[in-house]
Amino acid sequence: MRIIVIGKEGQVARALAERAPGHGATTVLLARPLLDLADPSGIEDILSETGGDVIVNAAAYTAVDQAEAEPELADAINGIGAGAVAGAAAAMNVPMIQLSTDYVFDGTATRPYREDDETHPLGVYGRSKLLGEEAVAAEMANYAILRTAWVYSPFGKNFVKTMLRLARERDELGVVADQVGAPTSAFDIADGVIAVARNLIARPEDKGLRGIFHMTGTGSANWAEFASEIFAQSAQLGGPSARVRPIKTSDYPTPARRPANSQLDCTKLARVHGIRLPPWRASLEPCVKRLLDEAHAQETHR
Ligand SMILES: NC(=O)C1=CN([C@@H]2O[C@H](COP(=O)(O)OP(=O)(O)OC[C@H]3O[C@@H](n4cnc5c(N)ncnc54)[C@H](OP(=O)(O)O)[C@@H]3O)[C@@H](O)[C@H]2O)C=CC1
Ligand SMILES: Cc1cn([C@H]2C[C@H](O)[C@@H](COP(=O)(O)OP(=O)(O)O[C@H]3O[C@@H](C)C(=O)[C@@H](O)[C@H]3O)O2)c(=O)[nH]c1=O
Ligand SMILES: [Mg+2]
Repeated sequence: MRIIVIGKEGQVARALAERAPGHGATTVLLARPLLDLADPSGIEDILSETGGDVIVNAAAYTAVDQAEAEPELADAINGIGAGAVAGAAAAMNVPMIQLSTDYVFDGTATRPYREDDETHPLGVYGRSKLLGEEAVAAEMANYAILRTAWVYSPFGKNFVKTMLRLARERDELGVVADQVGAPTSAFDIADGVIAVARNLIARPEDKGLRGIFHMTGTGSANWAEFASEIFAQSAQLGGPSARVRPIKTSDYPTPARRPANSQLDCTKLARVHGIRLPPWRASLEPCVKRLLDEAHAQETHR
């Protein structure tokens, strides 16, 4: 299986590149300036020249707060750009996997969100990702939209890296405790994406495998609990840690509003695709270890 990945340096793109060989798959990573989602004109040519069995769009405008000041750019990349990729996939007659987010919901539900629950994004980023879902579905039917959440990895920018960095500078951190979700390893997403891709390719006529699916780590936590677990694991390995002071969202003002309940019900993915991601704490461990090893190697190198 040859997987065309849009994105190169992003968390999920890099995890896909690392994981694919172990699944007997190869990846071709396409990124700016060659492929720019904000400039859809050349996308179809580049994708069809590249050629592959499936297209995974792992690129997006993901700066949640910054998006509030750049709504047109977020919509262009996450909405129109995703639709252009789907148009190319349709022309190439290959399936497309689109990553989406818990932030399409407003977080007022009193249970984990299911795929057909009503969407209502609170901010520009979530709205632009919802536009992307709609744009993909408008182009063709041969897609899986995988909504995930709270992604972390040794790569790029994410909450785990932020917490470890701040712990080197401070003894105590205030972290919001009234937003609950499921931390999700980019490596687990990569494994899930590859398994979904295999299913789509193996059963081209199976409509049940297509559509929207929720895919997050198993279990749940609020951000303060997530931070505490990061520090517990880091301390265990001799890395930095800090005391976590649970605070309210109102004590941590940000440009974008975030859902209070980000939990996604992942039973459809398990039932239909036979995929269930590991418990989030188990997947966090190798990530924390790798980050500490990398930091240590850098210090030794200096
Ligand atoms: N991070 C998270 O917590 C979550 C992410 N998701 C979704 O998962 C997917 C992957 O996220 P993640 O790996 O964390 O993302 P990252 O922010 O780590 O990476 C995003 C990638 O998109 C690329 N990109 C941005 N703009 C463009 C553009 N105009 N044209 C081409 N490429 C572009 C960036 O390239 P460059 O390196 O050049 O900037 C970057 O490599 C996204 O769809 C995201 O919305 C869903 C839920 C949670
Ligand atoms: C750094 C920091 C953050 N926070 C809060 C702010 C926020 O509510 C929460 C997480 O902060 P972040 O900026 O990492 O979160 P954010 O960028 O909103 O993460 C989101 O990214 C997009 C791409 C998604 O799709 C979502 O699933 C989600 O992962 O923690 C604190 O309370 N204290 C702190 O010291
Ligand atoms: Mg962020």
